[in-house]
Amino acid sequence: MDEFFVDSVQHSFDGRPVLNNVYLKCGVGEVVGVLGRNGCGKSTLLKIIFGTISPHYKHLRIDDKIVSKGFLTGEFAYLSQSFFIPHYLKLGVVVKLYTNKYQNLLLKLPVFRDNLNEKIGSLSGGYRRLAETLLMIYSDAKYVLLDEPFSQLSPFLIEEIKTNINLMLSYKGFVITDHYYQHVLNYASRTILLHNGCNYNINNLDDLRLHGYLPSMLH
Ligand SMILES: Nc1ncnc2c1ncn2[C@@H]1O[C@H](COP(=O)(O)OP(=O)(O)OP(=O)(O)O)[C@@H](O)[C@H]1O
Repeated sequence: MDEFFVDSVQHSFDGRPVLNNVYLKCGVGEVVGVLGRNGCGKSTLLKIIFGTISPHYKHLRIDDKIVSKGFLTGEFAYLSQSFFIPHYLKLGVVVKLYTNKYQNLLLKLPVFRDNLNEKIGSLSGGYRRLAETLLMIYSDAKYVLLDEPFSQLSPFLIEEIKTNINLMLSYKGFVITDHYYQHVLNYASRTILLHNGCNYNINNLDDLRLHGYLPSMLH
């Protein structure tokens, strides 16, 4: 079965509960959206799946195998909220470091094709974010966890990210957190909301109002 799931996720920081019995599933061909107010634990959940936070409890299965940390399997890529590739590396070098199987596809995209000799730090903030996101989308990983891939990006670049995810969707599953809730809701195959440490299935804006993510007067 080409999917991963994590359930019974429980985690506290300094005795303060953040996640309490959270469940998330994502299969190849799916984009799963994760919404939630600031500080509700979206990044924590992605880091727990990836393996850089060890929670108090979780049960993680990838393709029917129980695993302790996602990154140890080589099947996960994780885009953090902040820039993570050293600014002095040239795009031509970065492509070789982060991609293999899908490298040729990535090299056809203008931000890489036209800037191979440029340092990634010389790109504008939005294009640097786009480049890092595309590197995760075209990595070898089967499951790609994207923490706020749309923030800082103009509508044109947001569409470029969606287009490239669509191109890889038959090979991969994607989990996306973002505060651009309309983009997430309209684009994801399924969306969950993290609230009070638990997860709720979300189908429309009314569900987001019901669980207090949206003020009741906002459309
Ligand atoms: N290393 C840490 N030590 C202590 N508390 C932490 C740590 N990391 C996160 N937290 C706390 O855990 C809670 C969840 O943080 P997290 O970054 O997962 O939220 P988020 O939903 O991703 O928020 P945002 O939408 O603002 O990015 C917050 O209250 C945060 O302050």
